[in-house]
Amino acid sequence: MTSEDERFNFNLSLSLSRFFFVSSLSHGSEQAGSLGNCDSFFLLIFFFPIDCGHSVNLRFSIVVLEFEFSGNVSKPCSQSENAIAGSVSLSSDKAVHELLQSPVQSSDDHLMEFSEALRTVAKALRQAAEGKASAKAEAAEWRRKYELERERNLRLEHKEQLFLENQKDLDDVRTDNPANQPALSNEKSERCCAKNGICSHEVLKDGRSDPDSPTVRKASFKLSWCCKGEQSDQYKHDVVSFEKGNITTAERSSKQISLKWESCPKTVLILTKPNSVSVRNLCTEMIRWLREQKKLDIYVEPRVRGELLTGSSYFNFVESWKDDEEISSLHTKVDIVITLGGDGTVLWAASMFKGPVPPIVPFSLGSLGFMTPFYSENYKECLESVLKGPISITLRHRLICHVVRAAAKSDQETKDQILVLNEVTIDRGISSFLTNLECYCDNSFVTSVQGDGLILSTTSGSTAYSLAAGGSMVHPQVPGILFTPICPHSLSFRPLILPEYVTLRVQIPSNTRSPAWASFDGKDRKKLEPGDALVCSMAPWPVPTACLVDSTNDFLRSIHEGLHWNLRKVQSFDGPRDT
Ligand SMILES: NC(=O)c1ccc[n+]([C@@H]2O[C@H](COP(=O)([O-])OP(=O)(O)OC[C@H]3O[C@@H](n4cnc5c(N)ncnc54)[C@H](O)[C@@H]3O)[C@@H](O)[C@H]2O)c1
Ligand SMILES: Nc1ncnc2c1ncn2[C@@H]1O[C@H](COP(=O)(O)OP(=O)(O)OP(=O)(O)O)[C@@H](O)[C@H]1O
Repeated sequence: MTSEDERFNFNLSLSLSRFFFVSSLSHGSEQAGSLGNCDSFFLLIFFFPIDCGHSVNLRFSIVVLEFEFSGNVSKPCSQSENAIAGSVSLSSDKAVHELLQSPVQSSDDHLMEFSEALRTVAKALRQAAEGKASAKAEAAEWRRKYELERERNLRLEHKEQLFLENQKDLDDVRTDNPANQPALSNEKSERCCAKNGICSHEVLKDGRSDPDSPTVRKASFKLSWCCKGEQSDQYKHDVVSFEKGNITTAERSSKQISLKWESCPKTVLILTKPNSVSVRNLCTEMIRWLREQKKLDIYVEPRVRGELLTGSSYFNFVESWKDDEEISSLHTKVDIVITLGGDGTVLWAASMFKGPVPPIVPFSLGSLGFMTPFYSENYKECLESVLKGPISITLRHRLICHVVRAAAKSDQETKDQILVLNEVTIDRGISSFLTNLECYCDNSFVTSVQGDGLILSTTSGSTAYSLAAGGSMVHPQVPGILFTPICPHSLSFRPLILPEYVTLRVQIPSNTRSPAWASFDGKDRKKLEPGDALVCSMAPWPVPTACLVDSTNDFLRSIHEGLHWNLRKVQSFDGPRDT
């Protein structure tokens, strides 16, 4: 060691920081034994609070003592990030000597180990800080969106109120048949959806149209929740309330929903099962009656319009559409959809609406008819009462499904979304191998399905394919998603019912033996290759179907009459008895 080497200047830096990151422990050791190659070293002291305080920001502190050697090798001392550094200079040779006695070189291994541990701590701290920052940014973004949405709704509400007032005056002048006029409340407050019930512009507003211009042609209606004849104009989004520290059930979610017209329905869309003579005849008769007696505008499918015009030019007034774009705006024109067929025709009707769906009145001209409570024989009385209102409706939830291809970087990358009223099925298709499907619920692993496949069903679909695969029958007004395996090769795989707010992901493992197939309400089969996934959650647009009596009565009648549920001969009374 030269005399120059001995002229060390020590900077003793004291760094105090709650969150600081030591990226590397600077400790020159290329030439062991030569202090001249040692730039600096750290001494770290961890302070842990003994008791975890009730505070998110009291964690632990680290004190760093940083020793810098500045002799013939003079390099700047690296500053720790966020460090509050105080420097103490030690210039005496004695002090230098004493410090040099510390086993700097011999503790290389320990320091390396210590440095590794510190890196891990630093990484964890960095991740925590980054996570917090991104959560803050996300919260700010949501707040901004909420404010925008609230402002927009307030504006819309104001316009709608003005519009409804004008509309009432117009309706009063225009109405030529007062018997058909639904009871309109004089109360101004009843016209405002923000106060009581949900108004149709909230349910059926067109996302693409200008929110500031209310849809002029649509009849407006209001939904209210009632129970056993008792009518309540109150509706609650929250089933549970939390006031003054007490949790209470605020509203029963499964109350019967009632639809009351606020202005007369003017436009009807009629959808029919193809290739049926009885359906075609009924459709022709119904169109005449609706036009002549009810003065309604009528839409049908292009196929049906062609058939009608082939029969008679009288049906020239019947309207239709040319392309998908016109179909996508149908919900802004149509007040009621009438279906003539079986459950398949209701599914067909629902599939035409990729967003909000107008109320559907389903007439039974099929064999089973779970969702078709109206009898075609007395269609006039049924339609009279529907057009007059109020009517009980079942809000049937739908599932929104996305196929996420293996190549997609995120779930959002896939634009195509498919809405199902019954179910989405992922099965083995024509393959003779077992399907292997990895299922996740809100990113938690649920299970691996090894069998013929899996059905993700709505509660409306619970009486369809899911029932056949052993799933429970569920009242259609219950919000939930049924998770029903198809022929699982396991003794213990029972079906599940999950809450409506979850997102399910069915992943085809990349090492699977064969692809899987997804089908949507029994249609649109799509191949799922290894690595692809199907993501599914509750859709924001339910399908409102008119009830003959009410949701519960119609449901019980359909499982009794349609499936002969629990039909058994009653046991005779003559025989052994308990005494
Ligand atoms: N093994 C099965 O039970 C099985 C197999 C395939 C498809 N399906 C069902 O068929 C549906 C498609 O119906 P479709 O009419 O287009 O095809 P389809 O003509 O093959 O009819 C299938 C049967 O399912 C009945 N059905 C449909 N929806 C129902 C519901 N919600 N509740 C009770 N029964 C219902 C129909 O009335 C019909 O009898 C699919 O969504 C699926 O649920 C069932
Ligand atoms: N308007 C339509 N256009 C094209 N296909 C339709 C239409 N309506 C119904 N379908 C299809 O026709 C098929 C049969 O319809 P639907 O279920 O209504 O009659 P069904 O089989 O006689 O009745 P059920 O299912 O009660 O026995 C279904 O697959 C359905 O998707």
